[in-house]
Amino acid sequence: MLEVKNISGGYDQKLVVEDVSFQVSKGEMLGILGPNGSGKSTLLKLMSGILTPSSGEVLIEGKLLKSFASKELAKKLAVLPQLHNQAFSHTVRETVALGRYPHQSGWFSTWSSEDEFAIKEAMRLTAVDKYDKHLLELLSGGEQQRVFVAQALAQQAPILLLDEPTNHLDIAHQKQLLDTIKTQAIENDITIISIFHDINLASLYCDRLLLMDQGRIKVIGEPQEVVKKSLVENVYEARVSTSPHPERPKPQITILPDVNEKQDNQLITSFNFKVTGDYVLFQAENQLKTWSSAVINAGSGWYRNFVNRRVDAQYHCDNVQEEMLNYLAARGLSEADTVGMMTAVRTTDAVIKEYVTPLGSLVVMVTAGVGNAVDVSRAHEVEMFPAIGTINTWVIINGELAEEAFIQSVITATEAKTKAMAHEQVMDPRTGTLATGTSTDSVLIAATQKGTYIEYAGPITEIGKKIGQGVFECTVEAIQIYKKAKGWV
Ligand SMILES: Nc1ncnc2c1ncn2[C@@H]1O[C@H](COP(=O)(O)OP(=O)(O)OP(=O)(O)O)[C@@H](O)[C@H]1O
Repeated sequence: MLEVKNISGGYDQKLVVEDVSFQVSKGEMLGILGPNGSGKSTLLKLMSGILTPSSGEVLIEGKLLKSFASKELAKKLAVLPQLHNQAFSHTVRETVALGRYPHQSGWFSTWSSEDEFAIKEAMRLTAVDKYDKHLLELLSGGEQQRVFVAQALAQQAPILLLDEPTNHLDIAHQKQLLDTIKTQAIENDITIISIFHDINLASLYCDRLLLMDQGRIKVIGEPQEVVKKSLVENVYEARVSTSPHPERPKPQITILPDVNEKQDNQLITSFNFKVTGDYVLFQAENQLKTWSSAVINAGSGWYRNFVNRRVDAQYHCDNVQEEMLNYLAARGLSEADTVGMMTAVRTTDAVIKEYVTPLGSLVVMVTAGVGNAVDVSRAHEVEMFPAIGTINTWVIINGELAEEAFIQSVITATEAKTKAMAHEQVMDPRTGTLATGTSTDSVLIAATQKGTYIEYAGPITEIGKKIGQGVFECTVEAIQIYKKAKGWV
């Protein structure tokens, strides 16, 4: 559909774009990324014919760009330039109508119902129809941007070249505009080539990305091939980390600042815990990076309060989340800062111990009720009813854990818990076999993310050894306390 072959070009004698080649298919959305001054806008100008290349060529549907008459080219290619401050004296509708220029013919152009429809539709899609009689210069930067996108859409060209279309737009309008543009690609087979400064938006919406570096292509490929930590850090010279988008297979980046917030040398100890008949409460001065399967704020996040709340054995509630949030709020614990879980075990029976490793210390907290013990390998054979009895395990580490270390901490803690069950000969009453846990166990791993960097947390590592020892010892002790309280021993 559109082919760029070994194109080079720039201004005066200076080459700004050098030897760039790529193809874009019909209906494809290609994002152009790159640092300031890397040649993105110049490349777009070379592709639209605004600049003449010093070598190489651009082909549209196999035909050389330079062989198109200007009106014919405008029927093939609509361009949204970077927005500049300039004096406008048109209304919104008149500005959008300029997009119909290539469809007018002869000395006395006639305005057709097709023109009328194209303008109306473009204004509707970009949500500027309500401003149709307003003067352009009286609109905000973001509103003006949407008017120019409407003008490009009204042109009804099969190829759209966009230079930062989301510039000046708030997030709702960024989403609305990119949804609209993407819909044009999917439903009307429009080919879209767009410059982006926002790597995350480009990754989310584009089929492929082209990363420019000093006038050349550094890489071109699907978002997961381009939005890589090493590539982005190398080209943009900024520290970033990448993470998956929650709904789409499109990697996202986060900037990693080099400036520290303030001095923060908090050391987590058992003094951070407060135990009452109502709850086990852990509180830290600063937020810890946390992974958990709690009722409130499960998954990963940064929190400074952890609550293991005691509930009655008959506790039942239709909306557990809401009830738990009310409980926390009544105790001055904000949802934004707190991980909350529940147990029917006496919270005063919680076992809390500190462990020291050469890499940094950790604190383990366990509450264990095993009236609902289950052999996980046989659970599929038996009928299970909701029952009370849960083991809640917290491991709080002074150190900086890598993502894999968080996951390995969960594995290590779970293995240690299962070993403790075996040690205490806790049986699954339905199968008569050794239980591995209960049906509603919860785990929380948290780390200060300061101090020693801890890449792994399996039992081959110092930290893994202490998690194994700590969770085993605390769980054994908690089970023994539980058995005594129940009069089993
Ligand atoms: N009209 C011009 N005349 C001379 N040099 C120019 C002109 N426009 C751009 N340049 C130079 O060309 C280089 C690349 O500019 P270009 O606008 O293509 O980069 P870009 O990647 O789009 O940058 P940005 O992200 O800042 O918009 C820059 O060094 C710039 O100074």
